[in-house]
Amino acid sequence: MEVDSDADSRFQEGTRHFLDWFQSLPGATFHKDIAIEDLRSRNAGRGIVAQADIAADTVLFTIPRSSILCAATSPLKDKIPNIFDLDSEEGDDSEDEGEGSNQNSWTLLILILIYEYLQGSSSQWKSYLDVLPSTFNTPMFWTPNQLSFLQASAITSKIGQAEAEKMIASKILPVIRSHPQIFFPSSATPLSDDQLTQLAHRMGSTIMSYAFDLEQDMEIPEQLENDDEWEEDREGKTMLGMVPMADILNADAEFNAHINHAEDALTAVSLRPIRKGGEILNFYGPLSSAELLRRYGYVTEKHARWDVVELSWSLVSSALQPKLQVQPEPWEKISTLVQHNEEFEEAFVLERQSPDPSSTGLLEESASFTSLPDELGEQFKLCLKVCKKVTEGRNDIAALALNDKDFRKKLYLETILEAVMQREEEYGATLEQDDQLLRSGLPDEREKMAVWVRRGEKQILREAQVWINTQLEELRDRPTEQQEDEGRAAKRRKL
Ligand SMILES: C[S@@+](CC[C@H](N)C(=O)[O-])C[C@H]1O[C@@H](n2cnc3c(N)ncnc32)[C@H](O)[C@@H]1O
Repeated sequence: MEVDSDADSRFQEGTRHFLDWFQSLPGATFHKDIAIEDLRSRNAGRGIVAQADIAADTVLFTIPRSSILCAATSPLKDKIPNIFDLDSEEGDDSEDEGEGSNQNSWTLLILILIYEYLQGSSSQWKSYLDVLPSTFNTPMFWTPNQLSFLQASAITSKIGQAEAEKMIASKILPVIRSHPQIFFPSSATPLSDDQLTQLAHRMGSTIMSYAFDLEQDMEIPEQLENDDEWEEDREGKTMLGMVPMADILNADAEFNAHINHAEDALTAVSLRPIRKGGEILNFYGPLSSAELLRRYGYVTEKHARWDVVELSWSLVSSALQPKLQVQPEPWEKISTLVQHNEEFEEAFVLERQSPDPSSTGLLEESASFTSLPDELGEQFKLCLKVCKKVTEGRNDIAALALNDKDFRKKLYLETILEAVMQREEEYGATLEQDDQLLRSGLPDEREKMAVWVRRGEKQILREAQVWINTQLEELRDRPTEQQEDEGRAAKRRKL
């Protein structure tokens, strides 16, 4: 108990120091009617809550650009200037020694954060660093048992643990090891490679869930205003940065505040009236539950409208083969030829049509499943063509499908329906079982989030099945091409 209350008072003290530090920054403002609150009871860490009714378009707080921790403000720039010369594309983690530093904006910010962290109380950002997290709920930190709760969700292949280890070993450790006197002040004990790797993981995860893309708002010279190349160049220069206070805002799919990027400062502004006691919420983008979990380590009900599920081509192909009545050997050849097509896709994303939130942060239109991906239809048609070719035109079903639009559509819908049902089987638990689990209340928060993610994916599969069945019914009720021709002929005879 005593330990808990100690941790509690450290938490509150951290908040107080951070707010004092923030308010002392030249140019910073913090509205009198908002406060940083402890929202740990609902697993939301710190958040900002209105203490009185707030009108729309109110500036909630102002963050001077000079207080943002990024490549432009880091003292490391004077100490190791060459690492600031970014040579890679965003997200490129190749190890090629290019002309630049071999860093990208992501790895550079990790180095910047590690440097500040190791400076301890001499860091200008100490009070801010103290309120950043040291543990995370993102799947990167889950146990194998917790991960198993995600079942067949495609998120399991996107966690990126191995890639992160490789990036840290090739881009982070070498820089720190070559400049020990810069990273480790004389008062500090140097860290082992293992400890540094842990620290880099921590900073990488912090960036993933806290950093902002900083629009640079550079003046565009008039003569270049309509020049696409200049635009691209400018986009390439987006800088990642840690923005104190803006990152204390939690977020949801319905939100009431927005961060505006101006030349000297960033401002948080209310998008609509906020009632006393209401949490001030930002928006992280139209992310699926799986993506929200992967990047931020939480899920919300409202984000489920953007849930997606991946359908592999191999499931579609397995459902199609018996329908086309092709033997395994020629089918192997057909599959290889399809895969050699330069636009071949291994998997397709099934999703709802889900309109964005309104300009005031409200979800005004519902989301619904209205179509299969066009690329899936294209690849299906290509497969029929290849089948016809490989079987030298002797495959009557493929030939008929290629010539008769309705027949092809029916074959397509029936094949995808089967593949979608197979996809659902891959999860190992049904949607109803997931609902039951969620209702009964899982004790482990991570397991609960995993069930929420996989349940959302199954829900899309169910909606896809309903939509496909409706399409098939419409097709059955519609006159065939032949009936339409006969109808037209009869009309002509009548005339
Ligand atoms: C930018 S921070 C927001 C501030 C954070 N709550 C804190 O205490 O530092 C993003 C993190 O906050 C948490 N978070 C944000 N929005 C949330 C929400 N609606 N519900 C629960 N947690 C949320 C997640 O852990 C996420 O990774």
